[in-house]
Amino acid sequence: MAGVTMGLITMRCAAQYGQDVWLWEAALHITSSVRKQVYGHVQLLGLSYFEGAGDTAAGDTAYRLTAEADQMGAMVFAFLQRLIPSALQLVAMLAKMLVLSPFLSGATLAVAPLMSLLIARLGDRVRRLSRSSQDQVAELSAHVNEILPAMLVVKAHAAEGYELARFADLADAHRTGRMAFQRQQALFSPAITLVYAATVVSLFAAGTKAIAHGRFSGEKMVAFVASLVLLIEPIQAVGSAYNEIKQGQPAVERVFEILDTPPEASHATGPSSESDSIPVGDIVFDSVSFCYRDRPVLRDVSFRIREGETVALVGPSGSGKTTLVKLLLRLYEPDTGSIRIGNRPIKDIPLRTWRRHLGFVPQDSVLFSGTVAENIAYGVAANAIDLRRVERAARRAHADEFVRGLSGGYAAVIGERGSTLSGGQKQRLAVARAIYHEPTCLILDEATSALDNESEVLVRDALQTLMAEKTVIVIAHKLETVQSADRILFMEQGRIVEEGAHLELLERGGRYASFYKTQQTDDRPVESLPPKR
Ligand SMILES: Nc1ncnc2c1ncn2[C@@H]1O[C@H](COP(=O)(O)OP(=O)(O)OP(=O)(O)O)[C@@H](O)[C@H]1O
Repeated sequence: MAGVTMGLITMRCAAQYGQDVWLWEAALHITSSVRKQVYGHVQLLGLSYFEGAGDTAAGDTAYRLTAEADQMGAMVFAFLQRLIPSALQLVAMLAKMLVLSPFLSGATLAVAPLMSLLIARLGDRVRRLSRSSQDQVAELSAHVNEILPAMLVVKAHAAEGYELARFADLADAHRTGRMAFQRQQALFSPAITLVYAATVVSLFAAGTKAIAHGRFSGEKMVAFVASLVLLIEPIQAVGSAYNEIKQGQPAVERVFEILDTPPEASHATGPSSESDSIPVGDIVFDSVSFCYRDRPVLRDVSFRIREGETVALVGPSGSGKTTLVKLLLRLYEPDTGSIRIGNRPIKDIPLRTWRRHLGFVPQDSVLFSGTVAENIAYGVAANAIDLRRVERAARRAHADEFVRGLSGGYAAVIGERGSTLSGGQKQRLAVARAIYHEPTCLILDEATSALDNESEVLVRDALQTLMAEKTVIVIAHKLETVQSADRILFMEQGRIVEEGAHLELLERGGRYASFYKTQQTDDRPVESLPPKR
């Protein structure tokens, strides 16, 4: 008997181990595939999602994809490992009790609706409170994600205390919310036990009465009560697994909310073919207007940029230059009017194909942690990087020399966001990255930040060479760039108010001329100068 008992226990333990491993594998598989699917969807979302405020902040999305996706896995595990077996056990025990005494079983089952109502009510409140607590953690995560990368500014303003106070407010709000949730959850088990105990005590009373009147045997009563006592474990387990699922439900909702956000219009029809013909020809804006929410930013903008031309967008800050470029990159769609490439509406060119033919250098040169080569050949898998092409792009961007000076050269690892490089070096790498894929059109948002003279000359030289080869659209903040452009589009309050070459516009003596004159008596970049009133 001892041997058989040990054998059975060993089998049970082995089965338990196998079950847990298998179920975790299933739960983690589900988590991982949902996580990948949701991240894939995040990649297709429009820029407005990322530029939106509040719950779409990067930190919040990161929290949904990490901690909350994990919580979803734990919930799946609780469902498979505890809820299903306990529910089955409950059904089996009830069947056994029905066989022993239909009458007493009926009396026991009479409390089932009350128990179900209790569990449902408590579960609902747990879900609601868990959701608000989850929102608060996400807010905390978004806040930390915003502040930590900006520690330079925090420290430079000696704002550590201020930041601590802001964080403490959020942390306290979360503690209060979480406490309300935990209080509700703590109620779960005692409430179920209380209803259950009341049932057992009433049955005892009814059972002893039935025995006294000879309607029921003592042995049967003992067997029935024993079954009843055995019910407590599965009831508790069903209750707590249900509770855990309700607790995890908001995490699932929050993760799936991302999937409910519609992707960029042009991605909605599915991925584009890589082999689509290279778009060539003039870039034409025809009466394009655009609003950010209700705020008009571009008004009836029309122009043509000929193939190979270098056009400078100049104008006061906030006049809509970057927005115009965002429309060309199709990060936003015009509200009215149309954009054509050659004679083809831009909407007819698959988004991926179109963007592959553009090289974009943003004002803040964003680099990623990884090697220099990976940054230049961004978007290409590490094992598919063409090093000769990387070097050629770096040479044209005047970055080759400093890269060779780094320990490791092109294999040198640069810190997160390129924190180990100078501003000028980052900019030259950003230019190299923009030209790695040999774009047909280069779009530059010229940096206004004061690069040291040497870096500025190098960056400008690099750009001059490229301007001679490609269609270049540059948001120009510096006079040198403005003068070397074939044509200038001068913008004010979302409109192109003047258009022409530098000298031509000076002769005309209009808006641009006064803008330029103020610049000559002042060293500030063009864009920061006020327009003539
Ligand atoms: N994502 C956005 N959501 C709402 N409004 C925005 C957004 N981006 C820009 N704006 C607003 O649109 C207007 C035009 O901004 P834009 O960045 O195009 O100007 P800009 O001419 O490039 O300015 P700068 O030279 O200072 O970069 C500004 O008033 C700005 O506040």
